[in-house]
Amino acid sequence: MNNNRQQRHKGLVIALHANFYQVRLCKEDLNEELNGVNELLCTARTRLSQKGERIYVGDQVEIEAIDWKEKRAIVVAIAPRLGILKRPMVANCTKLVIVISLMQPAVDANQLSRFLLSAETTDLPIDIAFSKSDLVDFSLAEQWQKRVERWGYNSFLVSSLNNVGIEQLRHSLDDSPISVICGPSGVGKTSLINSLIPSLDLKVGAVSGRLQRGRHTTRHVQLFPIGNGGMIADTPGFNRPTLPKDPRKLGWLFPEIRSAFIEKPCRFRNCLHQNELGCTVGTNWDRYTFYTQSLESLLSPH
Ligand SMILES: Nc1nc2c(ncn2[C@@H]2O[C@H](COP(=O)(O)OP(=O)(O)OP(=O)(O)O)[C@@H](O)[C@H]2O)c(=O)[nH]1
Ligand SMILES: [Zn+2]
Repeated sequence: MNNNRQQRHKGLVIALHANFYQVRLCKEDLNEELNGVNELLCTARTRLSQKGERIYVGDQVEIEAIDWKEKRAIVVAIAPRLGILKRPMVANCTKLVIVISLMQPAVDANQLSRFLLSAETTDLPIDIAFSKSDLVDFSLAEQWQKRVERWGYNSFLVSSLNNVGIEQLRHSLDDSPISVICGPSGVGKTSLINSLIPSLDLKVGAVSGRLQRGRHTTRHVQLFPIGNGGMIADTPGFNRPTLPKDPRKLGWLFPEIRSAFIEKPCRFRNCLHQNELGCTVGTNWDRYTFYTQSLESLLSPH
């Protein structure tokens, strides 16, 4: 038996496969002589499963009983979480990047806003990546950047085809241990992840033989290292916005309203910013109509 077997190691759950957890060993642990093994397929210790403790992608875990040869181990503890993203289920997420294509399909301001609202309910920092920048004039791309800046968002112009803006996007994720990419279907999320991680196919290929799982055949969440110490999640879904039930909370999901309100609060605490007396948010802002429509859908749900 390998004498490393009883040692505890720390790792990050990067994917779930039926009853197995794919765990990537922590960087410090990787410095040890581990025969080049950096990922293990783990089961959960019975006591953990009995207590009903679920393990999510993004969880920091401790593992024991490591079999380096078979690349197997047992998860014995889960570190306290910063939080859990619901759709997709990712623990300890630190940033959301919403990908929206400038063309094919063209940007739809309301669709983008629905994604932003959904993202805002998580309380995480949000950036926008305008993809397929190779398909439009720079001036149009720039207009969109300026527009969302007025909404309160930082954005990037990227093209996976021409490898434009990829390094800037990567750099923006430097301080985020776990970033989640989301956005509508077909905007180029997968292409973007491939651009961020040129070696991805190689790495994924290495595990897929063992797990009988190809990158494009799975719709489960998986975390990939993006070369700055951080991880990025490729996510399915996240298409329908989750609005708060309380209409009075809707305003907090709009940075424009937040900043107006913080500068000078409306006269009434329960102001819905619909031109009421003493409202400091006003009606003269780009997403006012979108805000009003979202509010109406909350006030009179079907
Ligand atoms: N011109 C251009 N096309 C792109 C770019 N990125 C992706 N595409 C194309 O857009 C289409 C969709 O790309 P994907 O990367 O599969 O998009 P996705 O967002 O992952 O799509 P789903 O998996 O359906 O969610 C493909 O035909 C890509 O070749 C880009 O930067 N420029
Ligand atoms: Zn108001």
